[in-house]
Amino acid sequence: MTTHILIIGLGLIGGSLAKALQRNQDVHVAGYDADPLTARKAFKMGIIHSSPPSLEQAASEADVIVFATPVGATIKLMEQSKYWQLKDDVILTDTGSTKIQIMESSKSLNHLFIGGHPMAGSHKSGVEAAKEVLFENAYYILTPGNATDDERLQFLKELLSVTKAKIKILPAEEHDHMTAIVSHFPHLIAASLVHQLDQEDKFPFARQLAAGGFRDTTRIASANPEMWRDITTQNNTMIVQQLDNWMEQMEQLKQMLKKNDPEPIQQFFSHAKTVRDELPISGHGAMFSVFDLYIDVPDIPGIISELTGYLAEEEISIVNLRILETREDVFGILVISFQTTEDRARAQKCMMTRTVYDTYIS
Ligand SMILES: NC(=O)C1=CN([C@@H]2O[C@H](COP(=O)(O)OP(=O)(O)OC[C@H]3O[C@@H](n4cnc5c(N)ncnc54)[C@H](O)[C@@H]3O)[C@@H](O)[C@H]2O)C=CC1
Ligand SMILES: O=C(O)C(=O)Cc1ccc(O)cc1
Repeated sequence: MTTHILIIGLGLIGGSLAKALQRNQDVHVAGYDADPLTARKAFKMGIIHSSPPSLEQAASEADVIVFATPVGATIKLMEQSKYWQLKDDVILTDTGSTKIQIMESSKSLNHLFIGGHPMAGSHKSGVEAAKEVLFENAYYILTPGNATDDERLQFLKELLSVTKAKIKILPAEEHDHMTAIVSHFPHLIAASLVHQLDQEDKFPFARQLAAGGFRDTTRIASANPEMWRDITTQNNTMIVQQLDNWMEQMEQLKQMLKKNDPEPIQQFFSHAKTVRDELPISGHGAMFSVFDLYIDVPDIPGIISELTGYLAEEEISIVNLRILETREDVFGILVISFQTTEDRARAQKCMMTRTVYDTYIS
């Protein structure tokens, strides 16, 4: 029997999920977006099987409804859904980055709601950025709350298993506490660093110097501001707690820096390095599914097209490509990003066999 899935919100996450869910046998994935152009584009790109004109009508035919909208819009849509004529055994779920307020809202619904959060994404948004493999190896958190329908929870887990994400059940409070630390608060810090650069008016050339480390640390500041406004207002209490901890830590750091004793300063960096180096990498809680390969390349015309040409010949897809301008000698570092570790391993092998350049994985 065909499972009818309706995805509401066809941006980065809704689009990626729609595409991945099509891997299931016997599913029909319908997609709806407040922006009709987005829905049309998703249909043309093959991300959804159909683009129904009426949300209510599509909802009434669905076995599973996924809210993949910014979390503020999700709460409003959940409210509206009370007035839709839904199937009795429909499963409602979402993809939002916050869970406490969403689970609170779900209490007034007449149908089963299982919270969800695929913890992979990027600073990009919109249907154009959607990709089928986005969730591979990432954690996909489910927060069933008080919903005790094991059969339908199991059904949803099986449906989502085609994303190749690692599904984990958590209480909403734990989810919001941990995401405040590893995702929401770091986002505010990234944005603050960019503000700090923006306020520099003595030497405006500083922007030109903002390469490497600054770009890496602040990449997420390029994400969708409306999405992050909603996340920040919903997980406000946990984020403010993190800010309190941070300010306390910064005060200690300031005292240490004022003393300017090299030993504790080195220890400060050393401890951070140890913890950072021991963080689980891809396949163990990766937040973003891109895998970088570093290649030492000489500064000769045509080198990039030569190397990407080899990858194209071996049908290895590239997600991104950049040059680190950190060296002043005749070599530079070309960084090519791939969607999966398998693609990166193939690319490394390709470079090793077809070129003389050294490759690294950091
Ligand atoms: N961007 C990321 O890296 C991640 C985002 N999330 C969460 O997933 C959700 C979606 O995020 P993205 O896909 O990145 O956003 P996005 O901005 O790429 O897409 C959101 C889509 O929802 C549509 N939309 C907005 N309000 C709507 C409404 N009332 N009815 C129907 N469609 C509506 C927009 O037109 C847009 O196409 C958010 O709740 C976000 O917190 C979760 C994991 C990662
Ligand atoms: O781009 C990045 O690094 C992210 O952190 C993506 C992201 C954004 C929001 C989430 O709820 C989960 C992941």
